[in-house]
Formats: sequence, C-alpha cells, structure tokens
Amino acid sequence: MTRLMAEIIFLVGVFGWGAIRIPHEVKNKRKNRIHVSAVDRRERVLLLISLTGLGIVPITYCLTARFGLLRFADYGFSPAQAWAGAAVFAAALALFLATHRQLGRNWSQTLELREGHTLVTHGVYRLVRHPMYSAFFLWALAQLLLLQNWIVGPAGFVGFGLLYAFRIGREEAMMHEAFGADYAAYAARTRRIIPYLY
Ligand SMILES: C[S@@+](CC[C@H](N)C(=O)[O-])C[C@H]1O[C@@H](n2cnc3c(N)ncnc32)[C@H](O)[C@@H]1O
Repeated sequence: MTRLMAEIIFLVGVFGWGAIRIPHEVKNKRKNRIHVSAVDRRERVLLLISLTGLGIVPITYCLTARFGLLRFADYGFSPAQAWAGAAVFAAALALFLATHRQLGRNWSQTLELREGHTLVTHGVYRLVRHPMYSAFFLWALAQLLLLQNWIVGPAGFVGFGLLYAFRIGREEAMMHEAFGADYAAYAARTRRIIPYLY
C-alpha cells in the first residue's frame, strides 16, 4: 500500500457512498412528501460544515496531489494504518447500505418527517438508534487512517462531529413528539451510536 493507493481507496469509498445515497434520495423525493420539517439556517450551516470536513477537504486533497495542496501537513506514511482504514471504510459502506434499506421511505437527509412516517426499530436499528450516524463516524475514522495528514485526516471527525453534536438532541425531540411512548420505550432499550456503550 502506498499513499496514492490509500487516496484512491478513499475516493472509491466516497463514490460507493454516493452510489448508495443518490438513487435512494432521487426515489424518495419523487415518492414521499414531507410532513414535518425542522430545517432552519443552523441545520443548513451544520450540513455544510459536515460536507466540508467529510467531502470537500479530503476530495480536494486527493485530487490536487500534483499541486501539493495541504501536503505540508503530511506525516510519515504507514501502510498498516492505511489497510485498517480500507477495512473500516468497507464496514462503513455495509452499515450505510443496511440503514438505507431498513429506513426505506422514512429516510430523510435532515430533520424531517415524511407523510405516513413509521418508527423503524428492526435490523441495525435494534442495536442502536442512530446507525447511519455510526456509519458516518466510521467514514471519519477511515479518513483519519487512510489520509495520513494532520489536517485532512481529522477534518471528517470535526465536520461530522459538529453536525452530530448540534443535531442529535433536536432529532430525538422530534421523534419523541411524533412517536411518544413508543419512542421513549425504544430509547430506553437502545444506545445512540455504539451498541451497549453510547
Ligand atoms: C439522516 S436520517 C438519520 C437516521 C438516524 N438518526 C440514523 O442515524 O440512522 C434522519 C431522519 O431519519 C428519521 N429517523 C431517525 N430515526 C428513525 C427511526 N428509528 N425510525 C424512522 N425514522 C427515523 C427522522 O425523520 C430523521 O429526520
């Protein structure tokens, strides 16, 4: 494994992410109408911050290898660390695919409820309440391991971490309001993003 290979693996992972997300988004937009929306300026800014940390910064870094953008912050390349990153990205993609299949028509990119929204508690949602966010944190970990640069590596954790920290309380409040006792019981028996721990 070389630095270039690690960067290609990262880009392939991002492409795989899009291949899962984009068809789902197109289908959902056409079929499912929004019933409740809590999207405001703060939520839009957080989405942009997350997109920057997980997407814009690392993709620009990988695609501008020849110009050396941000290369001053590279550190000594470890192939073992990069292989671990590739394995983590594969796990993130598998989990991301499962969450899309299981949320189905209830999926939404942001703080919204669809008409006829149902509470999903099966599959990976049996293990944690926010497995899609677990998948995003796995992406951030893969980025840290694959892109061995002091700025680009941690950018995903910073970007998605901010979105998660400021969104999670509002999302859970929205779900409590919509599903009442059912969501309270679900929340009582599950953790947020790491089974049995957190
Ligand atoms: C980007 S998705 C993320 C879903 C979930 N937080 C996760 O990490 O898997 C956000 C939307 O999914 C919906 N949602 C979240 N948890 C849900 C559940 N258990 N069942 C059905 N819809 C859910 C809400 O409408 C929320 O606005």
